[in-house]
Amino acid sequence: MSDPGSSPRLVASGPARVKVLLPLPFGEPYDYLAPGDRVPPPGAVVRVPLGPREVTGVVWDEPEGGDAAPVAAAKLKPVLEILDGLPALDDAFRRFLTVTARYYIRPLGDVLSMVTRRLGHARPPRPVTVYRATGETPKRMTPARERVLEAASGAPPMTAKDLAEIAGVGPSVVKGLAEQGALEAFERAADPPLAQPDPAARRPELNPDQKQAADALRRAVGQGFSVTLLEGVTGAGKTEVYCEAVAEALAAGHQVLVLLPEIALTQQIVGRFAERFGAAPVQWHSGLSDRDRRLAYRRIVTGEARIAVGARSALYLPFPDLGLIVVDEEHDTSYKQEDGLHYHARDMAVLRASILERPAVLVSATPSLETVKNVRDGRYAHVRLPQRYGVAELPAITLVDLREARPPPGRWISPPLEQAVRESLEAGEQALLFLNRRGYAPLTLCDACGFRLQCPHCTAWLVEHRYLGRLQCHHCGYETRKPKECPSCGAEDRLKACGPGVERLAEEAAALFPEARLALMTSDLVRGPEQAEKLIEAMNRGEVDLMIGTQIVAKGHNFPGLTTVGVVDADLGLEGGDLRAAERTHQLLHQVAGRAGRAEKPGRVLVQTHQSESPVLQALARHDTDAFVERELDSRRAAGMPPFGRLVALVLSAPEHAQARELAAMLARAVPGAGDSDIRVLGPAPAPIAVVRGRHRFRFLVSSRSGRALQPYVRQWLKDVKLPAAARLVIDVDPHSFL
Ligand SMILES: Nc1ncnc2c1ncn2[C@@H]1O[C@H](COP(=O)(O)OP(=O)(O)OP(=O)(O)O)[C@@H](O)[C@H]1O
Ligand SMILES: [Zn+2]
Repeated sequence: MSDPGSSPRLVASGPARVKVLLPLPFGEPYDYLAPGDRVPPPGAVVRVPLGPREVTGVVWDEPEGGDAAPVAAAKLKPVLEILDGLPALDDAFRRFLTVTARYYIRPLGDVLSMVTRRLGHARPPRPVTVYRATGETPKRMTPARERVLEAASGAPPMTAKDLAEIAGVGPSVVKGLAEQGALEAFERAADPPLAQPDPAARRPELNPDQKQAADALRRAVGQGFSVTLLEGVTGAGKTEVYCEAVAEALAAGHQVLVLLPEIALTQQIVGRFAERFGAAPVQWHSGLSDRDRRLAYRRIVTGEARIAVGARSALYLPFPDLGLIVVDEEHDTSYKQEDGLHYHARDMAVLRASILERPAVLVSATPSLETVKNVRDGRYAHVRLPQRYGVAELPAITLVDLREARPPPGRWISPPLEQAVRESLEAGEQALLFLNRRGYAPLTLCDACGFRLQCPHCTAWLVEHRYLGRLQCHHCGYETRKPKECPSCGAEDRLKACGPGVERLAEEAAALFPEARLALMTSDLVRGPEQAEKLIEAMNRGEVDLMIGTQIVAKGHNFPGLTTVGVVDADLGLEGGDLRAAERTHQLLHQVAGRAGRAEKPGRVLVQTHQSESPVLQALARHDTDAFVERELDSRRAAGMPPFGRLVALVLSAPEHAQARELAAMLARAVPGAGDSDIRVLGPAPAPIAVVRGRHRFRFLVSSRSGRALQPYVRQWLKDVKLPAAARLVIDVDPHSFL
């Protein structure tokens, strides 16, 4: 910036120019003229004209390298309004959005739109009028008036409606008393005040390992940017330990964000935080009502919320003073967003912390290989909790080879698993059967003609959900009733369920253990965190003997009475065969197994498989996470795959197959010569799920063995590519899905 005295811009008369970034797929801010005499600073939220429309945008910084050819001032339109009531986006937050856009190869305006669509939540609701008793008596007293005054005296101020309801009168009685001076009306903010957490409310006694870990995390708070991996076996007390870092950041007056992978987990964590800090944290997730979401938003952006617990999208909220970010279960795949902006919340949490110059803590029993590599490369600090807290021991894990211990035909519980569940039920303990497959059966086919029920819009089978009475596509959400006749040959009552889903497993378990009280926990049956919490509490109170569930029961829950865990099909995750199949399977099974034996009674885990020799399962059975990690790192290194190499996936789709194929070929012709052998482009190939929502899909995979950043290469490739409006190109940097 030049000295204002010599700045020709200020000498020139007329309004100043401002750059405004719009929440539209543009990469750069546009020029506008400042309104009247005020020049809104970068970060201010403004309304501007765009063609015939009005758009809310954000005043942005000068693009790096300056403007190539400034638009003539005469052509510029003025900013319509500066929206002072909405939260401004500070320098660090704007930088965070800028780097996010660059990393994920997305127009900056697209990234901004994730933020601007919520900005309106910041407007407080209209204040409400409330009444309190003044002590005066009205000129004329009636029984109704007496009742109202009785209700109002000694009580906190109330609305006319509430007062009238308590007193059992009409609201006009309240108004009449106010006119006579017996009640006093005043305005109160509609948002109820928020109870504040106390960092010292209930400090637990930490054991020596925990204390050491907590000290390390506490020290990191207040020392600028750092990333620490808190690794510890399931039940080691990782939550208790990272709460110490949370307390430290709170005591220093900062806000804290704790990211969780699954809303089913939030209620449990909210309860634990409420106990630890004497006040519940503010929650942010998709299960909130519109009203609660707006309230949470205001509390976060004003800084009133000191602790926020949230799903990945909480990361893109404009916290005014974030002092610490914790990513719990950092390995969890649900941190990767798979639509819109394909970002990874763990990676972006680290980015946000680095821009803020504040610490991040990543927490896991089975850290992702990306994080393990960062620890080994010395970029992240590492703190370990090697043992379960208290007397609890890690459960014994047995592999049940289904080639020997076969379940009866059409059944999925093998004799040894049946025996184990029976024993634990007879001992008055709880058991859990885990099958990571929603619905009744993954496939329905006609046993007269072999016809398979398929989604009309996707390359996918329809999954029967018997409780909902529906067949569902798990890719697009298409639903239909199960037909009575085969749509192909017309045969009646010949459509048969093939393979197990949890609902079918529950049917089998109910037949085997008729006395047991069963509960089924899956994301489609459990709607919202409150329902999940009800089930979890029922389990904790011992009202459930046998829990059956998908991965939502696997994570983080603490069921003290649970001693036996059965993994019904450990091979499921290994089938996918993508880059992370083994890693995901190991993490998930480790998590499920970790639910068993968390209190005094020892736990045991039976893992059913057709591949008992698989190294993943062998390592799991020995609780040897390190051995698994070593092996897996070696094979990734040898293959030049992440976390050593890098990948970017591109998915091109169009409504017509021929068009999609042609456009993919056109894209292939635009692939720049790499000039070296490190960067490779595979494809185009029809995607494994070739059609989704009626769109035909072709995939490219760009890779670099060396780990060099691929973004410049992809940007170069796509620079001059023009696609018709019907086509869509999704860029997925660091892809997790290869379907
Ligand atoms: N120092 C402590 N004092 C009292 N209770 C503790 C302490 N440490 C851990 N616990 C208890 O032990 C149980 C397991 O702790 P916690 O849930 O924090 O473990 P975790 O490592 O986060 O487990 P997971 O990885 O399975 O989620 C909890 O009930 C917790 O309250
Ligand atoms: Zn579908």
